[in-house]
Amino acid sequence: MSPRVVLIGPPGSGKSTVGQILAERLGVAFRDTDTDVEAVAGKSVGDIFIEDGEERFRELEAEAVRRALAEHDGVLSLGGGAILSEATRELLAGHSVAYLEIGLSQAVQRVGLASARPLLVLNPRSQLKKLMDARRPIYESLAGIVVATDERKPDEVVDEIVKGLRP
Ligand SMILES: Nc1ncnc2c1ncn2[C@@H]1O[C@H](COP(=O)(O)OP(=O)(O)OP(=O)(O)O)[C@@H](O)[C@H]1O
Ligand SMILES: O=C(O)C1=C[C@@H](O)[C@@H](O)[C@H](O)C1
Ligand SMILES: [Mg+2]
Repeated sequence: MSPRVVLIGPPGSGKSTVGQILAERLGVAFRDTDTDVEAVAGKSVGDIFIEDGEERFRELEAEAVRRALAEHDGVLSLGGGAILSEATRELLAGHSVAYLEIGLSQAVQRVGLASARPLLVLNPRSQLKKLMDARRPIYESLAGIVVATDERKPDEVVDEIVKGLRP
């Protein structure tokens, strides 16, 4: 069993929003590894970062991704930083992966300046820029489909992903 498509990209690129619409369009289930991690830990991503630290979150995340890649056959959205794990990158090699691209100014607008995202609490714009610059080559190296999302509504992003999917 393998997901129909795995969505990757930085915070605000629309993995969760687009993923749900895409799953409906394809008539398959939607799954989000941030939600899976929260279910296992019994607390929010923000609380895991505060109480247990980012390293523990990344361990839980890598395990959630491994499980979802093996169990889920619908649309799977990963947390923005899931691709930082080497084990996850290796696992993704055999999957249909779509990278949702976004520019810095749109990303800042979408995540909001008072962000609930734990990595972006202090100075979201500069944190996002650093994170996006460091991860861009990784997202690109893993993706079979790349979709620019800046000038597109979620529905239009879904159209582009569907065009790129193997029949
Ligand atoms: N193509 C789009 N156009 C306009 N707004 C969008 C688009 N995609 C997502 N959004 C909005 O941007 C915000 C962030 O989207 P979303 O939560 O789906 O991002 P994400 O990639 O899942 O982020 P994270 O990595 O933090 O989980 C939401 O308010 C969503 O409605
Ligand atoms: O980009 C990231 O590193 C993150 C993105 C979110 O999806 C969450 O997984 C968490 O806030 C970390
Ligand atoms: Mg999300």
